[in-house]
Amino acid sequence: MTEYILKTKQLTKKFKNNIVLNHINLEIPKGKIYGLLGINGAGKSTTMKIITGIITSFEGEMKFNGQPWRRSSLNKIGALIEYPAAYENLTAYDNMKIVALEEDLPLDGIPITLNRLNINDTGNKKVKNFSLGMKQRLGIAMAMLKNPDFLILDEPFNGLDPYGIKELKEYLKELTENGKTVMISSHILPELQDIAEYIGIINNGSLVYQQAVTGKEDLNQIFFEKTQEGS
Ligand SMILES: Nc1ncnc2c1ncn2[C@@H]1O[C@H](COP(=O)(O)OP(=O)(O)OP(=O)(O)O)[C@@H](O)[C@H]1O
Repeated sequence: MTEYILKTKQLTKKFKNNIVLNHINLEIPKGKIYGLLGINGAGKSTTMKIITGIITSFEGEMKFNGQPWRRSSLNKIGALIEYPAAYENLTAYDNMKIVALEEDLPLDGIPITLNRLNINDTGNKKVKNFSLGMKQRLGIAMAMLKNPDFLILDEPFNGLDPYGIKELKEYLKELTENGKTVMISSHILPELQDIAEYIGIINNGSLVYQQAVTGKEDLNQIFFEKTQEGS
């Protein structure tokens, strides 16, 4: 039987009278990479902000690991939403140290995590002098420091060169091989096609598709069909 790390039931979000998420039932299986696809403005970031407790007012239910979602669920959820929230005037290490102190984590995890994300050699360089790709990798390192069970990444390939994309994909696959679950959003299908084991497509705030990827389906065609219907 499939176990789910996260399930939402009728998740709905309105900003004033604008319905941005419309009765969404997400089902994210444990130990897999789940790709959330949708065109700009479809509702991907809003969904992720609700799961990560950034947006607290919404309708519907959310279960994490089979239990109602609570703030304490965030101890097991790491996230990088929109922009990496690193201090620009500090080094990678010092940014990681702030996360470690805030979350009461041992400091010896810092070099290991920086090393794993390939940003261990930035020394005294301040984040303001990092490339976008380096900032992105630091943001993921900050999210991974607490060794979460569930990693949520909003558009994680932004700013990465082809080597960075390949490395990140390998890293995410390795995480799931070690039992972690990863949710990634993107508006670019090819970014997800070769790594996502499940795909959810969100269109105009509705979840219009949610399936395991078998490799036989034409995801490109499905994406266009599902995002044109009713848009
Ligand atoms: N704080 C807010 N107040 C009002 N409307 C908002 C707010 N945040 C998001 N929206 C609206 O909600 C809709 C969904 O936005 P969201 O950022 O979730 O989309 P997205 O799929 O992540 O898009 P993108 O790929 O461009 O990041 C958009 O119409 C957006 O304008």
